[in-house]
Formats: sequence, structure tokens, C-alpha cells
Amino acid sequence: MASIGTSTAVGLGGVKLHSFNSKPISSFLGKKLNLAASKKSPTSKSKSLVVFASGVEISNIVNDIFVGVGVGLPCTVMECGDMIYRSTLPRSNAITLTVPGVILALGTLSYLWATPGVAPGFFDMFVLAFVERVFRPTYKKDDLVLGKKLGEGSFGVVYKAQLAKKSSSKDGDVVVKKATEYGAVEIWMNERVRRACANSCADFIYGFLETSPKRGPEYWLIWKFEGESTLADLLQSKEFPYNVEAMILGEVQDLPKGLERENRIIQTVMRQLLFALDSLHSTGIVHRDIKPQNIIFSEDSRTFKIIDLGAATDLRVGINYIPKEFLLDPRYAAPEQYIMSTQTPSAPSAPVATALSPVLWQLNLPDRFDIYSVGLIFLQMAFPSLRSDSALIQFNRQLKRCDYDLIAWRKSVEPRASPELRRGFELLDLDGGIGWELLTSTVRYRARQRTSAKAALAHPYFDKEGLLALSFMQSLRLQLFRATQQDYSEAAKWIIQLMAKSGTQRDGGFTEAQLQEFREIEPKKKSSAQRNALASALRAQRKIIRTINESVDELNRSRKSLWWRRWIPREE
Ligand SMILES: Nc1ncnc2c1ncn2[C@@H]1O[C@H](COP(=O)(O)OP(=O)(O)OP(=O)(O)O)[C@@H](O)[C@H]1O
Repeated sequence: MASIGTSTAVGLGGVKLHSFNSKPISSFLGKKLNLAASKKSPTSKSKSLVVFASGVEISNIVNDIFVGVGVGLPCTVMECGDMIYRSTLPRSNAITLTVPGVILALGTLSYLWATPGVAPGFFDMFVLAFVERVFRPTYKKDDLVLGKKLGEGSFGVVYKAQLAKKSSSKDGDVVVKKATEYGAVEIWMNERVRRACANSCADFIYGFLETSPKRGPEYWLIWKFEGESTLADLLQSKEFPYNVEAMILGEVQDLPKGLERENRIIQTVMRQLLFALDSLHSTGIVHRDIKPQNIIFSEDSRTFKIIDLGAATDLRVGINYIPKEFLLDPRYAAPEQYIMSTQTPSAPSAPVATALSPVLWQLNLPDRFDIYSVGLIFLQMAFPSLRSDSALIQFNRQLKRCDYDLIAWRKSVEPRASPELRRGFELLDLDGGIGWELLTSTVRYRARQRTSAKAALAHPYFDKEGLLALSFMQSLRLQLFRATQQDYSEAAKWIIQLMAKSGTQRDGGFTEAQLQEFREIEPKKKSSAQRNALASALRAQRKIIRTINESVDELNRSRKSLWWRRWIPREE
């Protein structure tokens, strides 16, 4: 240690963090120190001084990291000259802004705010959640008078109910779900949604754990009663989409019945669905069970809202994120079985999951699972013949046979299509096929090639004027949208082929052997005993690693299973 003044620069290999805001150590001790000048080895006093100095310096490093970072040899950066002399000068309060410092700060901020939002996540968890708990009204079992049964699903029984004592005339009917084990997750998700994007989902009032001696623990969830109809009910009517026109637009449009008018209504429904999904995804929640049965029409707000968050996953904190878990309705589920890659280990502890969430989100794009389901709903709205369960199941089979390529499916069915099917294509082909384009960007095999809810909302399909009246900026946006939807794996293959033609040792480019590596195609070699032994060893190694990972996952899962239950109020 040469001197206290240089300790920040030393050990950072030439990267210097300005620490002029710190009080010189000498002023803390009331006497001038000159360790650099001293040729003696450090005494115990000077050693403790160095430890003390390091503590102060570390706090300064943290304090100054966003203010000024210079890169270079310590003395070049610090213009240190006489270090000892500088340490006796009064400290400088000036903020030194440097370009790398600004870049680092901006990079950190964008990471903290990138989907699903590390910084808003911490604020939500440690501030908003507690404030809300203090101020919101609470309910217990005796406050509710259960009415008729609305539904019974895998996660519980749902009743229409009333509050026994109404505190104001605004207190209307409520919906109560008595749920088993998954109720805890649903309470968590609904509370998160209420704080982050209340308008996207049914209005959640309260959730608590009720322990009855007969039935054991039961989670009670209370929502405002939003309305009588789900999108599934409305879709089943022959009148669709006219039966929702007045409901969502407030009045019947001044247009003759026909494709144009139907298209407008479907556009509005799609916009509302995508808006709700975009809000959910922006906060890190993936629903995983989007289907017309889980979309309720809210009579008060005249919008479609999402219900049933029992299968949802909160990727901001890793709740219910269990990659190996299988929770989906095969009619509306995307072809991928998991929303996260199976290579991704089970979620780590909540703070670590939160810190890593932007990286995992970008690697897996889990929101695209819901986008596929919303694409199928779009398809059902456009094609009346695909609205029944059996027709949808048959369509799914056909699409699978076409490798999930909607364009190939269209080519295969259009020549012998029924008038009803033909009408659906006509509706999607309006305005230069802009509806068809949006549909094909949602229903795709690869999640990465599907559009996000946000990008879909910016699609010209939702511009009233249609494709022909697009402004310059809108056309540009459409081109950008199309560019992001391209299958670049084809382009990559083409470039590889091109390089293969010119690739020789003499002319440069890649040789055939190097290209094999790129294509990840194993060159065919004759098998030998040595190779077989190696392959068996590798297989055994992989199996051992997989078994260890699975056991660790299992242990972790039981250790931290349902840790968020702690926050759920219990009825005494
Ligand atoms: N907030 C609400 N307002 C009005 N009706 C509602 C509301 N929430 C749920 N419902 C009605 O209750 C039914 C069942 O709700 P939900 O889907 O949440 O239950 P579930 O037990 O998870 O059912 P499933 O597993 O079949 O999806 C819905 O189909 C809807 O008709």
C-alpha cells in the first residue's frame, strides 16, 4: 500500500473511480498522515488505518460509481501529481461526469426497467404491497352470502355471492372462488395484477385462507362480479360479432351488415385482448391459460378482461415458475410444452430470480405462449366454422400436419373451402390482407418468431383508416414489423450455402468441414469401438448430471414451495 490516496486506483488495474467526495482520512484523525513518504513497513496502527480507509473507500466506490469512471493508468486518469499534497486539499464537491460513467448508469437503469422490471418489482414487493395491506378493506367467510354456482374447475368452485353487510351502495355482487392448494398462487397473482394493471383482469377484492375442521385448508378469493358473459358464451351465438357490438362500442355502427362491420368489431375485441395481455406481460406475468372461457366481459368498463390466474406464472420473482410443470389446455396451447427452455434450471430464490428476470425473459420470451392462444381466438372470431371444440381440435391437427405454418394450411384448405371458410379468409384479406398478416404473426411454431402483444398493438391492422391510408411513418412501422417477423434461420442457411461455394483454403471463406460445425450436423463417420465407448461415457455423464439437477430441483421445490403463502391472511 503506497498511500491512502492511491488505494482506490490500486487493485482496479488502471480503472480509477474518483473518490474526491470522501473526507481525507487525515481529517478524521486530526493529524496529517504521510504513509507514502514513510519507508517503514506498516505498523499495526497503520494496518488498522488501512482497513478503516478501505471501508470508507468502498462506500465511496459505491457512491461514486455512477458519477465518474475514468479508464487509464492511475496517474494519467487522476492527474495525481503530488498525491500527498492533494490529500491535504479541501475535498472537491464537483460531480465529475464521464462518458463511460453515463453509459454505465444508463445501461444499469435500462436493465433495471427492462421487462419484467427489476426495479418496479422491488418497489412493488417492499413498498406498494405493504401500503396496500394497511389500507384495503378485509373480509371473512361470515361476510359473504354464497349464491348460485358459476363454475367448477380444476382449481376450485366458483359462486356468485353478495356481501352480508354493504358498506356503500356501490357494493354490488361479488364472485367467490373456494380453491385448493393453487388458490395461494391465484391470490398472489391477483394482488400483483391489482397493483400493476388493474384494468386487465377482473377486479380482485380480497383473498384469505380459511381452515375448516371438515374440509381442511381452503383459499377464498373474492372479485367484483364483472358480468354474465364470457367471450366463449358470446362466440357460441350465431349473432357473433354483432352481439358484442353495442356492448363494446356503446352503440350500433352506422354501417350495413357485412364483412366491413364485422371486421371493425373483431378489431376492437382483439385490441382489448392484446391490451390486457400487454399489461400482464409488462409486469412479468404469463397467463398460460388464455381461452375464450377465461375472458369475461366487464359491463361497467365495457371491455373484455382476463380471469382465472390459477395457472399463471410470475416470472419477476419466479413464482410458480417450474419449467418441468405441465399446465395447459391443449385446445389453445402453443406447440412448445414449456414457457421456459428446459435448459433453464428451476427458479432460484426470489431476489436472485428478480435480478436475473430480464435475462431469462429475453432468452425465453415466455409471453409468446399467450400470444399463440390469442391468435387462435382471433382465428375463431374470423371463422365461425372453427368455434366449436371439435372443429378447433381438428384444425389443430391440420395445422400440426402443416408444421404449424398457417400459410401452408390456407393453401391446403382454400381450394375446397366451404363458403363459410371462404368468408373468413375474405374478412382477413380486407385492407390488403392486414388482418391475415397479423394473424400469421401470432400463430407460429417458434415462439421467437411470434409477435409480442405490444408490437401487435402497434400493427396497422388497428389503424382505422386501413392499409391504403397509411402515413409514411405507419408504412415504415409496418416494414419494421415485417422485418422483425422474418425467419432468419432461412437467411442464415442461405449465407452458409453461399460461403460454401467460395470456401477453399486458398480463396478464403469457410471450408466444408467448418460449415459442418456451423450446421450442427454431425459428419457421418464410420463407427469404431473407441467412438462407441466415448459416446456411452458421454451419455452416462449427461444422465448423471440430469439426475443430480432433478434431485436438486426437487429439494429446492419442496423447500421453497409456496413460500408466498406467508403473506396470505388467515381467518382465525
Ligand atoms: N369476476 C367475475 N365476474 C363474473 N363472472 C366470473 C368472474 N370470475 C369468474 N366468473 C365466472 O365463473 C366461471 C369460473 O371461473 P374460473 O374460470 O376462474 O374458475 P375455474 O374454477 O378456474 O374454472 P376452470 O378451471 O374451468 O377455468 C367463469 O367461467 C365465469 O363465468
